[in-house]
Amino acid sequence: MATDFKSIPIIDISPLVAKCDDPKRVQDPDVLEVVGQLDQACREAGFFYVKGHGIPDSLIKDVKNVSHKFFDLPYEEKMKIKLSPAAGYRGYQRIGENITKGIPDMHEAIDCYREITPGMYGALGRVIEGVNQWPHDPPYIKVLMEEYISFCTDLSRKIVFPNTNGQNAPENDIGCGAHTDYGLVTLVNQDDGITALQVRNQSGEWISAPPIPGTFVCNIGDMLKIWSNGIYDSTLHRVINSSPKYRVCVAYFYEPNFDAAVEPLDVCKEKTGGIKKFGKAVYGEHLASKLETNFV
Ligand SMILES: N=C(N)NCCCC[C@H](N)C(=O)O
Ligand SMILES: O=C(O)CCC(=O)C(=O)O
Ligand SMILES: [Fe+2]
Repeated sequence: MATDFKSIPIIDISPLVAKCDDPKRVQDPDVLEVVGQLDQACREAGFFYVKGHGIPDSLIKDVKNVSHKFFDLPYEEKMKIKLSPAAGYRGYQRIGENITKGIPDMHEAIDCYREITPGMYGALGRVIEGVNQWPHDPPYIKVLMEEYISFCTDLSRKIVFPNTNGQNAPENDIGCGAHTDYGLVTLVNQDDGITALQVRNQSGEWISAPPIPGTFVCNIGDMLKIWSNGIYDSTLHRVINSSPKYRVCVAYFYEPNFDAAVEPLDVCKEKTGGIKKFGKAVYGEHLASKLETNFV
């Protein structure tokens, strides 16, 4: 359970980024300071901003610009890469297609995942088999996004691994209803100038996470809650864009492998009274259950 946090901390992770390949990093005081800050943020809010992350600012801007270009296209053009169960839930979803707690979300999106060849994970993987559906227009979107994904994967590894040691709006303005994310950690790259993402604290207040240039908003997913035996929680969040402007968010989800069996780590169990609070979860089953109910 998140605490009664009123704001979301900003953490400069540059020491961690600089020393990530140094075998002696675990003794480095600057690295330990960052790890301590991450640990505290994960316990208190499950949400934090990171700066000093090393991903080029130009790339962070370019992926948002190319997303605006795609979503500006006519509906018929976007539907050429329509998401479907047969496409492994990859591709374009129209406004109102994704459902959260029974209510259609007022957002449109392109979803993509690591590509899964037929049979790669046997029966377990069937729901997610497929290749990503990239727009044909703008043509450079695939290369740009793949470069971005590769940077985000490296950054998420750096963040996760040391650590495991509003205002009311009408219903149709809810871009995305209250939910937790499914994996380990999410990196949110949102448009400047619009405050829409909100995070729920223990008292049930919604705390805004406005865009801060040069940072990512990071939040914990359901699998990190299990690994940490509940020391960290996956915090509820939602998106309400009350501004008249169209907003894009390029969200990167760092997740376990599809066939990974996730259970509380011994080191975390010891810190929480020796009792395992969660059973084993196969990540692919968790993801599949979400995908199969998100688009009914
Ligand atoms: N582009 C995507 N897929 N992001 C939005 C996820 C929305 C939450 C989901 N309906 C749930 O209830 O978990
Ligand atoms: O739009 C945002 O800022 C966050 C979106 C989100 O929570 C999600 O896609 O899981
Ligand atoms: Fe989310």
